[in-house]
Amino acid sequence: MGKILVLYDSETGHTAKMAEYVAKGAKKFPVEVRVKSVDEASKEDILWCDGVAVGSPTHLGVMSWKMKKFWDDIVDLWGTIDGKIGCAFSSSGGWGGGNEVACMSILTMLMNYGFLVFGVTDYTGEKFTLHYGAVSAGEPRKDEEIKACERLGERLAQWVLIYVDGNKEYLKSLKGS
Ligand SMILES: Cc1cc2nc3c(=O)[nH]c(=O)nc-3n(C[C@H](O)[C@H](O)[C@H](O)COP(=O)(O)O)c2cc1C
Repeated sequence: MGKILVLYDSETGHTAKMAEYVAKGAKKFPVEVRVKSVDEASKEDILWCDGVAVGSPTHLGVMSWKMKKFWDDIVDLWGTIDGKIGCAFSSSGGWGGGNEVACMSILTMLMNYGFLVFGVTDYTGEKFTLHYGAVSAGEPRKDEEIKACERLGERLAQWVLIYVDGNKEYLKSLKGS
């Protein structure tokens, strides 16, 4: 069974809330899901997972130092964990505050580790989407914001099922889901 890690940092709880919804989305599929804060996660969690959703508050337009340090500290794994599937989510103080740029900083880092990263083309509300990952200003409250987090988790589970479990059935549910 595919294994999914939702790894997040959160100072005031907003990204933690997003992580809950991402995990909820992933759990709609037959995968195992672990949700861990960066303070409790370890190298073993990274080795364990097939797919990871990495969430961070937007700090000066990029991921938090704690999230970056977590990945810096396990750099001895670099070159040995290629091919895991990765995606990003971020909470900023406001729209336009850089949450997508923060997602890109996470995706850049995951790519450096050799992960297969993805965005999502779906709209979860009018003029609301998650092309570079799920984003929120503060904690997700509106339906489309909550759905975007859930959709990220759903899509991560689907990609893991397709590429890791070899279950092509899930390709059908990717379009227009
Ligand atoms: C050091 C620091 C830098 C921040 N930089 C930004 C920023 O660049 N853009 C922004 O919109 N919000 C910024 N914020 C606000 C947080 O991104 C925002 O409050 C977020 O919702 C916090 O998420 P959390 O509750 O998961 O910690 C910053 C906050 C801190 C503490």
